[in-house]
Amino acid sequence: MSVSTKYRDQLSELKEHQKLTKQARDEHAKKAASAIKQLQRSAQQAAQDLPPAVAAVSQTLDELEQHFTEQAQAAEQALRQAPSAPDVFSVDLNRIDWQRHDFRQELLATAITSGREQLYQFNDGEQREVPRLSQLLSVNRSYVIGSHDDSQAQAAAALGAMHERVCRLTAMMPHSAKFTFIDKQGLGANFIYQSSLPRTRHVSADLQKTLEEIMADIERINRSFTMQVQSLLQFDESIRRDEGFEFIMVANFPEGLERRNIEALARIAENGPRCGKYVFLQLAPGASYPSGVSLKNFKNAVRIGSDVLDATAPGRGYVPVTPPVMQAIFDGAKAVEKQASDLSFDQGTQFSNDLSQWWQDDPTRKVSTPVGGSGAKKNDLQIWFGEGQDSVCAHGMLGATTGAGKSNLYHTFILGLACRYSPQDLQFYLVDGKQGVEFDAYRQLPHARVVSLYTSPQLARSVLQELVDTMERRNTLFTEHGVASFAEYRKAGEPGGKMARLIAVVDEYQTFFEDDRDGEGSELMLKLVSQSRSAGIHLFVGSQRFNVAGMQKQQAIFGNMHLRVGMKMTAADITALNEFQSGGKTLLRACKEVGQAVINDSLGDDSSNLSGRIFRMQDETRKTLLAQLQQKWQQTYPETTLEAPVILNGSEQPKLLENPQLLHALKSHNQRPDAAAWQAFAQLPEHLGGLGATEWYPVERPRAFWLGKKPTIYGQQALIMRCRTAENVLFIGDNAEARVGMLALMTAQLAVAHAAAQVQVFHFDGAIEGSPWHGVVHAAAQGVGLPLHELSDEQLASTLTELVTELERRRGLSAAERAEQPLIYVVLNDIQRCEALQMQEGRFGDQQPSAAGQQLQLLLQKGAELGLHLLVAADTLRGLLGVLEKSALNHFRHKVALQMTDDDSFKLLNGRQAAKLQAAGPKPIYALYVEEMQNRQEQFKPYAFHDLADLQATCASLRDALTRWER
Ligand SMILES: Nc1ncnc2c1ncn2[C@@H]1O[C@H](COP(=O)(O)OP(=O)(O)OP(=O)(O)O)[C@@H](O)[C@H]1O
Repeated sequence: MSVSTKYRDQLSELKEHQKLTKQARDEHAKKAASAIKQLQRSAQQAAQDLPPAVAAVSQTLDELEQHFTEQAQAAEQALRQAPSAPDVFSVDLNRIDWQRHDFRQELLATAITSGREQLYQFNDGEQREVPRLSQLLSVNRSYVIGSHDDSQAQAAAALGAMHERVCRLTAMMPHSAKFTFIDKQGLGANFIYQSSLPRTRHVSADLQKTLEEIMADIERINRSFTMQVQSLLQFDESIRRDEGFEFIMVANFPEGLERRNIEALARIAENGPRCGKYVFLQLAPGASYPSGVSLKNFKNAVRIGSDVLDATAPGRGYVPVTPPVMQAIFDGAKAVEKQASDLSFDQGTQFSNDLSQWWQDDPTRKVSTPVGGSGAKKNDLQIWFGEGQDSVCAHGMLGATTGAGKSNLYHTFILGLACRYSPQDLQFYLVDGKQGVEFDAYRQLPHARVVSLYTSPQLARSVLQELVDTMERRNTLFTEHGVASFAEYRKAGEPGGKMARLIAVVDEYQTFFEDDRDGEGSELMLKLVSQSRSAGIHLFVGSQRFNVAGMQKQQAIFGNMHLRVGMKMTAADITALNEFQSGGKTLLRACKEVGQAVINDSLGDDSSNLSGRIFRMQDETRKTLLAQLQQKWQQTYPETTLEAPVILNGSEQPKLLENPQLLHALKSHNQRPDAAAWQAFAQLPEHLGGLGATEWYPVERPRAFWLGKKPTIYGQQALIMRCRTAENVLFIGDNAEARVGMLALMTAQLAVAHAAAQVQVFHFDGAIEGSPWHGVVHAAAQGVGLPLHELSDEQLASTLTELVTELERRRGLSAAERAEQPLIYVVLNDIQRCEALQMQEGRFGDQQPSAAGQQLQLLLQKGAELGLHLLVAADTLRGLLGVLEKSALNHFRHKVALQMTDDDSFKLLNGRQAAKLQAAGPKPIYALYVEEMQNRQEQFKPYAFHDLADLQATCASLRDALTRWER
């Protein structure tokens, strides 16, 4: 029972008691008087025979008198002890200490103090005054204060009563009372306090526009009613608060109003109360109406009459609120935070604490989860993908301005589904935009296949490409098994292996179309959205607005995005959008608070709009759910280790030990793979952890080295070396971290490619001693236990001569014998600093290679076919050309270029591509892999050297992994 009702009941009980006591006393007194008369008559007749009887009667009378007096005193006593009204009901708001009032409490104004009444006059003359309560929110009424016949003074009192009502409503409902002040004649002077109030509606200069907005709100609220819920008061509390009760206060009615304004106000007065909108008119004295309208238009109006307005009469009227008190009330209401009105996640997933109920839903036809509640129900806002009874929902999009609650919606959606479907039935690709790390937490989600953070445009497009590839692989599988779709494949018992529905959630999806002159992103998206539903693949993309810059073929793409979710957006964006019809747009305009959303699963058609509030996903809840999901996985599939998702991070350099291809090669072989095993690994597609290399002929003794990460989901930057002409590698560019990092890790990977006995490694380190780059290659080789012949500058020349001799020897061998020879690698770090190789002045003043330089060029030219390869690093082209002739560049089949000058890039690659690598900033470091013979150029993120400890740790792990092969 509300405080107001309880209080009212108490008062009426007391009044009733008082009335009964008085009645009983009067009645008894009357009876006694007539009894006395009769007795007297009888007594006279009976002369003096009966004096004892008279005495007895008079004693009884005394007793009765005493009894009634006691009763009356008890009643008075009780009245004096009757409770005084709660703050917001008290007649005089000025008497309340508003500093101490608890504004967090909401008291719905179903009853409100509308004046005062005298209840009782005590014997000692004291008068007890109590508030007069009248109904407000629960009745279909509008209110008229004052009269057109009033004097100016009375009109002022009426306005004062209106202000008092504003104060009282604010104090009663600080969170859900909203005001619209209309003061055409006074130009706002009658409501100077309106900016101090927490919630007011802006009144446009064109009043009609504002009134139409209110009517549109009424229409919208009416639409959210159901058979069970037919007034705002019956709404779920959290949603009702969002909506709020609106009081439209009109001063000096109808001065300054046009006929259409009055008609609109009358419609609001009549239809508003059910939807929480109430009209109060303060009547201007002696006003005249535009023709055709009058106060009679307000059919449900009740008058707040002259007795209430007579503020001064004791025992009657309202008490005007003084300006400081008004300010105190408004300040108090403004200061309290909007009370938590969230719908929590477990209102939609009631079983969220009972793990045994998780993963029970069947994804065959569709996947769906509640994400929030409309007014009438707590969990009827759903997001689903797949095929319904007579509709489909293939893909979805979300438009929301920053801070509207977009991330929260993603979390609610992802975890809602993750609780309902097992990771074997549903999996996610989670892609954050360029600046985003929202999905970072989902590294631990058993359902996550790919988590991509700080995603670059190129990487984002490659996610689309991967989804298209997956779709095509699925379609091929369906054909093999004679089924047409994901649903049929599942119904057939998944004959070709388990298959989950895939949902790609992409935040800031405009990334697909950035730097995309060829329109590849749009093509891929169109292909995916128009074909992937039957393969059980769905896309859910979000951005600040639905249509984003750079997108082509928008109409065709959006024609497949059945699901549209709109949250708070700018008015201009709402007006411009075509993804919702007019009803949907009206609902969107009402999404003014975080978490409010409109969901439509029929391409925006107005018949399918649902609006409400999204469940709030607290960080704590999210963490708990993720931990529980892991636990559930372990319980359900104790034998299967959880396959870690592919993590892509656009802002970091990749790590060798996170390379799934290398890990796959290491883990899937118990001993060093032979030529056939390497070939099988090489031919395995990248998405299955293989190299995806088509050309791999054992006769060429091919081997793979990884240099970094390609900007695709599964792609790793691999370099395949073979015993073929010019199979040498040049690392060139200014960035020493990347240059030496790749060179060192490539050296370390020699231990993966070859058993120690089958390889010889020579190393010259030109990096300045004492610099961080000196000794890095050495440390890497040592770390993996690879023997290294360290060469000083002086030793280099003689070693090169020996190697030339070795080549001569090998040339004399049969092909079969050659294949048995160990492979030789000569690793030259910072070659530009090698004294022995510096160009010398020729006879005609021209630059000629030194004797050692000539040997080197010979090895570059002839070595690779015979199993001798050079891995060379130089900081600039100019430095390199100080030790080698330009023509020698042709002997590097593999070039890895880092950021360099325009000039160097042109000379090396005939284009500016290597000069633009770091155009967007120094981090992350990019490199360009150039494969001359196949004319391939690929940009990638190279492994980089951070510090020695990090490198040693990497090499130690690699060595550990390799010991399994050597046993
Ligand atoms: N449905 C909701 N109910 C209550 N509070 C919410 C709801 N959704 C979000 N919030 C709160 O609003 C704030 C912003 O939410 P969120 O981060 O989801 O917004 P966003 O639109 O993703 O913002 P941005 O674009 O800046 O990342 C958070 O503090 C969040 O807790």
